[in-house]
Amino acid sequence: MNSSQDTIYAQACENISDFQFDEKVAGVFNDMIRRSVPGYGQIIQTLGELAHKYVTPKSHVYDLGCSLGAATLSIRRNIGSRNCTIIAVDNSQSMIERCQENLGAYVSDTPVDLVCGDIRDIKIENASMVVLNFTMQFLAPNDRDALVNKIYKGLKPGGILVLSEKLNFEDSSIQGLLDDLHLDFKRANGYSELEISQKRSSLEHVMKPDTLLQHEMRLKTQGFTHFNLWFQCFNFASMVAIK
Ligand SMILES: C[S@@+](CC[C@H](N)C(=O)[O-])C[C@H]1O[C@@H](n2cnc3c(N)ncnc32)[C@H](O)[C@@H]1O
Ligand SMILES: O=C(O)C(=O)C[C@]1(C(=O)O)C=C[C@@H](O)C=C1
Repeated sequence: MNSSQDTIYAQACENISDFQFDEKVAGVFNDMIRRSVPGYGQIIQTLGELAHKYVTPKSHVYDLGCSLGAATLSIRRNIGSRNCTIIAVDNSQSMIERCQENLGAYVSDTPVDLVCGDIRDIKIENASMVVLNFTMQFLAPNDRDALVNKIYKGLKPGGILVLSEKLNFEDSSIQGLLDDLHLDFKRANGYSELEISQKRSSLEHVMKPDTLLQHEMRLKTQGFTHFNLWFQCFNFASMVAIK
């Protein structure tokens, strides 16, 4: 997947506007997410492995907040000949256009319905796998229970939800430590102090992480009986919940 280098926050800006998944971000997103989220590549690869294990014949797979299609591509590579459909949804037109190009670069017998729309509005049915890879943190906190409820109802018995998120921590010492380690990860990937602080300001009102306990409580309240973390690096994690 080609992408230009992310230099969006490299120049000092007087008024930092709220982060948006617009044309500028879509054009550098592959580079941005790999340099910002520790373990992103590992998570994308594992989504393919989970798909191989959990996706059942003639079922639907949902990639909610699909961006450029990295998760969809990984899943599609691993579920050949099962007569499934992947429904990939994003409400950013710029992401959807690039996603379409990325999907078109590979041959596959699994169709992808690419939907430009809000994940709160789409129907979920006959699903054996649902992926929310760093998307729920951008949804208004009050809308999260209803989304998980809809996913639970749309999953077949034995179906899997994979939920990857940045986490918050109740313990301020742990929050500080894991935040620092994340900032060091960004520095090691070439982001300057200016880029780091300007991006942090732009995300402040837009990205609202929950704690691990909040996620666990929400998933269990909405019906999931099996829940665990399968991956964590610093303050980024990926969880699984099975119906
Ligand atoms: C951090 S990115 C997801 C990365 C992607 N899942 C991946 O694995 O590469 C979050 C995406 O969710 C989308 N998004 C945020 N809120 C949304 C909503 N309510 N409905 C649909 N898409 C949404 C954004 O446009 C953005 O592309
Ligand atoms: O916390 C950060 O600095 C991030 O950049 C995180 C994060 C994410 O978790 O989705 C935020 C926005 C971009 O989508 C890429 C990464």
